[in-house]
Amino acid sequence: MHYAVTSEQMKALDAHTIKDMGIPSLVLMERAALCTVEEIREPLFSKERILLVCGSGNNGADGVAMARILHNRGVTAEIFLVGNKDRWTEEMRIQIDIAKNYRVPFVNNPAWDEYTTIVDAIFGVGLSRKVSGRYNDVITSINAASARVISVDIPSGIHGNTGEIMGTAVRADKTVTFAFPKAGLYFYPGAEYAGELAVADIGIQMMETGDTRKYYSCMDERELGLLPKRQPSGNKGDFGKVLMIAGTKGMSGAAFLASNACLAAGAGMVRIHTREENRIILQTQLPEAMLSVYGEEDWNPRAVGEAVGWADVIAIGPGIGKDPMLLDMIAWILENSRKPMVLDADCLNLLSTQEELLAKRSGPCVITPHMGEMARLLHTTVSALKKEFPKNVQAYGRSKNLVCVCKDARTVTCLPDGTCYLNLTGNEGMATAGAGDVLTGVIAGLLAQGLPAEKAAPLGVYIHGRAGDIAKEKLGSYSMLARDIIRGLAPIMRERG
Ligand SMILES: NC(=O)C1=CN([C@@H]2O[C@H](COP(=O)(O)OP(=O)(O)OC[C@H]3O[C@@H](n4cnc5c(N)ncnc54)[C@H](O)[C@@H]3O)[C@@H](O)[C@H]2O)[C@@H](O)CC1
Ligand SMILES: Nc1ncnc2c1ncn2[C@@H]1O[C@H](COP(=O)(O)OP(=O)(O)O)[C@@H](O)[C@H]1O
Ligand SMILES: [K+]
Repeated sequence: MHYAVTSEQMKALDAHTIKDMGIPSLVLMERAALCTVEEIREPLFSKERILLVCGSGNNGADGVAMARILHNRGVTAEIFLVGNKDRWTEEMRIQIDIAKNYRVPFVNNPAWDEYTTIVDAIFGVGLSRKVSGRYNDVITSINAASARVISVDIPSGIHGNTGEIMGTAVRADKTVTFAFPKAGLYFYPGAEYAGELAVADIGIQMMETGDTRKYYSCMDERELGLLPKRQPSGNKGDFGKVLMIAGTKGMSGAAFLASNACLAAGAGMVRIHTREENRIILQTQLPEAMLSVYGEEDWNPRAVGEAVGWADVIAIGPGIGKDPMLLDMIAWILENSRKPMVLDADCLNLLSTQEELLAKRSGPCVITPHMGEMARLLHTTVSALKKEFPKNVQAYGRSKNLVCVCKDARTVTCLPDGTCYLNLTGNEGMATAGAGDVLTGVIAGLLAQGLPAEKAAPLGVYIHGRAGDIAKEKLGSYSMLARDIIRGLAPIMRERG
């Protein structure tokens, strides 16, 4: 696991290191400059002729320090100052004086195409408004130049918290970020603009007394260790029984994918509760699953009660449809069962019309809305959701005391205590019908094996994305299907040993 931070959090960590720990700002800057210079190397970058484009803040000061280090190593490195002299920070003033002492060359009108590498040191985490005027022109010239581009800390013009383009932004081949990845380097489009990402340790640590819950938590392969070890003596009952309420008429595929994924994620048993029209299809497609059905007229409380009683975990939603009678069934289950639940898709759309029902449950609960479903739950639009993202998702998870997995190209998982996981696995090939059903199955499968909702949800998202990455490697992002994501689960989960 590692943490990603916002610009404000990074500034607080910088200030803490300088003021409380006593490492002078210029020492941090020298380390930042040295680390970034080391990243300018073949095969991506040539040191034949380098232009350092520097703003007036400390990001610009990093660039000036880099120019001096490169110049002193015999590299042709020229400084182009874009910032206003009146706005120079104290560090910038000092770096300019030092650079002048070493006779580092300055240029006023760079011939953009004569450089092999351009260092983008215009704005870092201090970007505070939309880029315009002269800055806009300079960024356009950088993007049009034939040189390779390396960005210092973050591509100039990318918002450090959201990854959005603030008017214009530098498209980098590589970004060297200091101490911790900024969230804007992980969210799109920032992630794309950053190019290859390197994180440089410049001597800034997380505050020892600080509460890490305020940072984004990012899982990596080490978290596969959270998967419960499969006991050699175990029987299928030990690995959990999942009731999968899924699939209306004509939507058996969602029930199939979610149930198949659930078994492939290690659940001991799955029982699909579905519309009677799906009986033969599902029993043929997935003989490993048990099956019970309901008809058009009404749901049967006795049959559902029996199935709920049998299960250790209940998943509701994939392909279930929006028939209002289902809302009664869902309400009954929420009120009468304390078992861990995963609620997805149309189950969430139905609940968005009667939200008080969510408050009636008392057991652990994971919801897995995509951005559209999340917006519906919040009674807002997707664009309004994005503006306050992920604060609004965190607030929802807290207020409803549930784990909220908000699915997107970068899925976030917010826990009731406010912890926010940002997932870095997965790819554009997963934008294919049924990929979300697979995720529901994976999370239910992990819950069934005894993982608490707070771990099963972020780990399920991480594993699902890695499985998608395997599918893309094999089949490419155009042709991979949701079922290929299920096939990708085995190699990932096998890593746990
Ligand atoms: N000691 C420290 O604090 C360290 C800072 N470091 C560097 O310092 C950077 C942060 O420095 P600063 O806080 O000085 O901020 P920046 O250098 O990122 O930018 C702030 C400057 O740009 C101006 N500005 C912001 N948005 C603008 C816009 N849209 N149009 C025109 N001007 C705009 C601000 O008025 C200010 O002058 C980091 O990203 C990192 O590169 C590193 O050297 C590590 C140590
Ligand atoms: N560009 C992408 N990068 C990474 N993951 C993606 C991308 N597009 C979609 N996904 C993932 O694929 C899944 C799609 O789920 P969903 O939108 O519910 O689709 P469906 O309803 O068709 O199953 C989510 O887990 C989402 O995070
Ligand atoms: K920059």
